[in-house]
Amino acid sequence: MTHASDRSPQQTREHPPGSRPRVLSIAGTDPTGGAGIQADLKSFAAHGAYGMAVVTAVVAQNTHGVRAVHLPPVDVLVGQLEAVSDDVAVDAVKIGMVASEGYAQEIGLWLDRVQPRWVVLDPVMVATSGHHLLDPGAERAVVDLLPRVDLVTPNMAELAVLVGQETATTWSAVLEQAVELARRASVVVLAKGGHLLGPGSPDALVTPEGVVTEVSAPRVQTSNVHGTGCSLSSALAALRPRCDDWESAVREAKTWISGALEAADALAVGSGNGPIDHLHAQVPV
Ligand SMILES: Nc1ncnc2c1ncn2[C@@H]1O[C@H](COP(=O)(O)OP(=O)(O)O)[C@@H](O)[C@H]1O
Ligand SMILES: Cc1ncc(COP(=O)(O)OP(=O)(O)O)c(N)n1
Repeated sequence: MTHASDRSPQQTREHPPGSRPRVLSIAGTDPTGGAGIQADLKSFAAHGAYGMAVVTAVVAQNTHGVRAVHLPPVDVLVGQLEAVSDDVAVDAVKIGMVASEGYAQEIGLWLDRVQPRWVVLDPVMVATSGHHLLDPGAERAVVDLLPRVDLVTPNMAELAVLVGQETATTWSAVLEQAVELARRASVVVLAKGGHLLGPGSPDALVTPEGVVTEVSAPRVQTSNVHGTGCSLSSALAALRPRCDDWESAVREAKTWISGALEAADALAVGSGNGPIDHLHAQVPV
């Protein structure tokens, strides 16, 4: 563990003009590179940010599902967080798989101390494969983090957990739950309709005052959707320092994720539900 006397002075807080936003992911791992920290770093790079990462959980998973989750001792998490913030001025943070109640508490204390300008929380609870990534105590602790975040990006199942209701089955019911969460937690919510059936893929930005801005795209016909939530929330953390508001960041990120989904089949990674192509806009296959 680092002691106060060992610490070098942190960089000045302001993100110097002409430099890349310094963006930190606090999340679990995916050794196949489709979700978690590995996806976050690709997403940061695709949006021109300087990416950093603190590991919450070492996850044995692939395109078929999660096999095992290993949680390092909580002081290992705190040590990583402090090593970054004692040195680097963090412009934006993306929080993914929080993994335990103790981790959520430490992440909350760290956010209070460091006060990053923008914090995006992807309240990862259940993988698309159906595997529960958090125990019930950790799910409650994620709710306690909400007052410290600027934007929360739940999928339909996660939104239902956060408002304590059943998972919505229609887009209008999703919007009602998002309005309720935004009001109750006083946070901006990006509700995602990726798991709806139908020709569209609607998302909606909802403010605590109840203003709803829908951002939709056509549904891409692919089963390679592993890591879409991780990649979208990281794109938002990377884009926000360069955008005027969340709406413009969401519009840009939504166009990007649609392109990444359209290019996903050509990646041919794994024999299950494969990853999206984070680099579709940069490097042709
Ligand atoms: N088949 C698809 N076509 C177009 N957009 C999609 C598709 N699946 C997911 N998305 C988009 O990907 C983003 C992540 O959403 P979602 O898959 O619901 O999150 P999560 O990965 O957290 O479950 C959202 O913008 C959603 O609308
Ligand atoms: C380590 C880790 N974090 C998050 C997820 C879930 O990622 P998500 O983007 O919601 O994509 P799916 O797995 O649901 O397709 C994960 N699998 N691993």
